[in-house]
Amino acid sequence: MNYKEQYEAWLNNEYFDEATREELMAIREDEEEIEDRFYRNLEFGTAGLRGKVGAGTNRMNKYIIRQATQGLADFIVAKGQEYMGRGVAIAYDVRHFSREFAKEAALVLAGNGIKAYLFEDIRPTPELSYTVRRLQAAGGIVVTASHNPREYNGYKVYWEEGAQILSDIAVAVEKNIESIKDFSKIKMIDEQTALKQGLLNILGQEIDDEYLGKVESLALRDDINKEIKLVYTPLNGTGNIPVRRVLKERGFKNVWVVPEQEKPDPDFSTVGYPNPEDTKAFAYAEKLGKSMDAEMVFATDPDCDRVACMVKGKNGDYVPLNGNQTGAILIEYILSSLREKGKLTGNGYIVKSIVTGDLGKAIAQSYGIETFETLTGFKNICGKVNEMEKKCDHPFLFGYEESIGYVAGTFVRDKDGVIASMLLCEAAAYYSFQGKSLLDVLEELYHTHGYHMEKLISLTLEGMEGQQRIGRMMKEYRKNFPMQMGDNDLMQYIDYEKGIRFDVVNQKETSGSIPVSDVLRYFFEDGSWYAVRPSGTEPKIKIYIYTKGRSREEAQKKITVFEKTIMGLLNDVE
Ligand SMILES: O=P(O)(O)OC[C@H]1O[C@H](O)[C@H](O)[C@@H](O)[C@@H]1O
Repeated sequence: MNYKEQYEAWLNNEYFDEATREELMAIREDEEEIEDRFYRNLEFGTAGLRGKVGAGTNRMNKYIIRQATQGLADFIVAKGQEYMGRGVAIAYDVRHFSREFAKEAALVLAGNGIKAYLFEDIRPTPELSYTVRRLQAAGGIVVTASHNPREYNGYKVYWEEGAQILSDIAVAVEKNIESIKDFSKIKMIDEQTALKQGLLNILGQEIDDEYLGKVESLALRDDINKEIKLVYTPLNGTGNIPVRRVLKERGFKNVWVVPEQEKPDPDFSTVGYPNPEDTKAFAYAEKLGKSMDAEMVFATDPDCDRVACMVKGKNGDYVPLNGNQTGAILIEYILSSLREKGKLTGNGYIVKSIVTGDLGKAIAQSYGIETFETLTGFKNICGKVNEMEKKCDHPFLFGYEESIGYVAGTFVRDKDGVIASMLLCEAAAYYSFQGKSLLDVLEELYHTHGYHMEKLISLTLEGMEGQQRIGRMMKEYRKNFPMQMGDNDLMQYIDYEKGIRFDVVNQKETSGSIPVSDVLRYFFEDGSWYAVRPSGTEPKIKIYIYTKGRSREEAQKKITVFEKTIMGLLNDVE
């Protein structure tokens, strides 16, 4: 069916409620809107289904939730009684309809005879990952669109190890979803029946206590400055209660929370775009930070799986740290603390994504620790941990991405803003005890391991038009890319979609052990490199530039050259 036929089918389907059909009626004359809502089905991207809330196949609504959950239920039912009995844990964030969508999912699972465990209220995404492991559930669901703008919602799916599903399961579930053409065939029961039959179970504080206890068990040291002044903003999301509780229980005395961003607000009214990667999200935190003379201000995103910080600089202004820099500092803090306590064994390992910078890896190497690389998506990072766990008993030390996701410990298999907030505050407090700020620590790391500079450029291109242009940009760039950046020669490139690695110097192509994804990566003589890929969570094409130099200025200058050259080519694509 084309988009117009899909639209008509929805409009005339009596299964859909009046509000949905009215919403669709209202766009009858708006061809572009109809196309955008129906030209495709939402697909499992970097982090599950994600889309704007509204009626349509390319939107998040209760029907898409039911359909997706039926697809997941079919997958679980096919695995048999044991999996059905183990059930599925469900959490949700503060967004519009998150609670309703979560309940819809629970009742579809129950309708299929699968036990559902639904949290009584909002919870951070990583707590769901913990819960899946703790309950030995078959899987999990989180209704969240993470850091996307307020118009969005999403649906993340987890499997038994507590990590988000990888493509093997995602493909099977998607196939099931596609086969559900008739919505009225979706099996669903009402709440009372589900409760009575023991198929709907409500989760509450008992899980919080256990999870937070586990988080606190990751604390590395107590010779820290617990008086350090910190300002925190949960950006109106799920982090408020757990992050504050953990810091309090760890003895931090001076933590202030941005009052306007403390309580849940699905409109993120004072933030706009609730993404801590964007320094604009820190406006209120910076203001409060200045009035309190805080050493560090930090923010978690709405589902509290990510955290970012800004650190007070010499002139009193706050300097943002990006995900690579924060990751590097945390690696230094974790590894040096473990070594000091005699707990660092040589076979431990770190995992990062292929578009994460190399400073963390260089630090790990200096401690004799190996770094593995995976495709973008924390599911891949945790997938590596699951895989290693089956193969050997090497201790997992830390996983991180440039997109401000971090995890330590093995009881959560996703990025964890609660764990990362605790470790970050602890690191800030430890170095403060030594008379240093995190900016001083970063400078020392640059001094030791070389100046690693980076720039992430994201071009937002919305709708079908935008998606097609991103496709053309990738296609053109694949064929036509620069062989030089200034006087820096291209040495090698990897086309992950084609599964090839090309050695430019020897003109030799190799393949093998390259995971398939639409990513291009180019490596230069001096160790600088960059990558180009479409985002899997937002309508964006992303360009990641990483340069190396003997000084900040040298590395920064290279960034300018890379950016001008790459963007010149990409912007030329119509
Ligand atoms: O670059 P994208 O595909 O938009 O993904 C950006 C980020 O989205 C989610 O938060 C994923 O869990 C991360 O692993 C990913 O890095």
